[in-house]
Amino acid sequence: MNSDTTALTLDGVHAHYGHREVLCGVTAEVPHGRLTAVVGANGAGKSSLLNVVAGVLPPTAGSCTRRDPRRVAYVTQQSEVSSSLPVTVRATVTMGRWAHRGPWRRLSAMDREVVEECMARLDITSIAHRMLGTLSGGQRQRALVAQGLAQQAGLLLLDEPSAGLDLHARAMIDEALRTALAEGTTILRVTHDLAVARRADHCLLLRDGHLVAAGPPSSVLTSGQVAEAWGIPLTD
Ligand SMILES: Nc1ncnc2c1ncn2[C@@H]1O[C@H](COP(=O)(O)OP(=O)(O)OP(=O)(O)O)[C@@H](O)[C@H]1O
Repeated sequence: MNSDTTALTLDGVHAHYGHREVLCGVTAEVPHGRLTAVVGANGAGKSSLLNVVAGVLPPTAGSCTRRDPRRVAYVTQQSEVSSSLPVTVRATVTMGRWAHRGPWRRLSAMDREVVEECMARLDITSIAHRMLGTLSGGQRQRALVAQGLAQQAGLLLLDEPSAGLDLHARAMIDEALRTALAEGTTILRVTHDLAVARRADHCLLLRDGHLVAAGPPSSVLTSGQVAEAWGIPLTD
């Protein structure tokens, strides 16, 4: 991968929560304008990796360098906080425009257009007036993904965006992400769904804080590497 096509470089990244080391010398490149899937077992360090890229978790050693000066949007795993916020779906998606305009500023016609477009892409226009806390988990998750898209970021980080969603909602998210890719967004997506990972352009496989493989899904998600990463012995 040459530097023109690299959106992000991790170089020997170590990260800790207190004394616990959660990333152990991760060196990887993320291709520009492509979908990179981050996979691995529970606790492998996937969310920690996204936190480092988002700047939420500073590396204790090594570096994380972005080549794209455009902003980063981060859709974290659905939290209880989001469900208790007294805001409507439309207001939630509109918050995605704050990155451009600052909070509480008047929205431009273009801001409103982006908000409506992102809600349409996630099929949540009909629930735009509903309070976030009154929605099902899947509806709320779609609102949060729409908020991420509304930021029109150069780099979109998604932590298990389709966890717990039905087939229709999953397909909608995949389609919305395809559109964002076509518009030049680089996407880093944590997923437990190996079918999703196999459809990605690039794949990072983590185990116990170590990057054990990186590259096209066909070379990363081999039965041997999947068995090893999840600690499942091969039977054949
Ligand atoms: N805030 C925190 N404080 C302390 N330890 C943490 C914290 N967040 C995560 N960890 C620990 O860091 C390690 C990596 O966690 P991380 O959330 O990055 O894994 P993950 O691969 O995203 O897991 P999952 O698939 O379960 O979401 C785990 O051992 C976890 O217990």
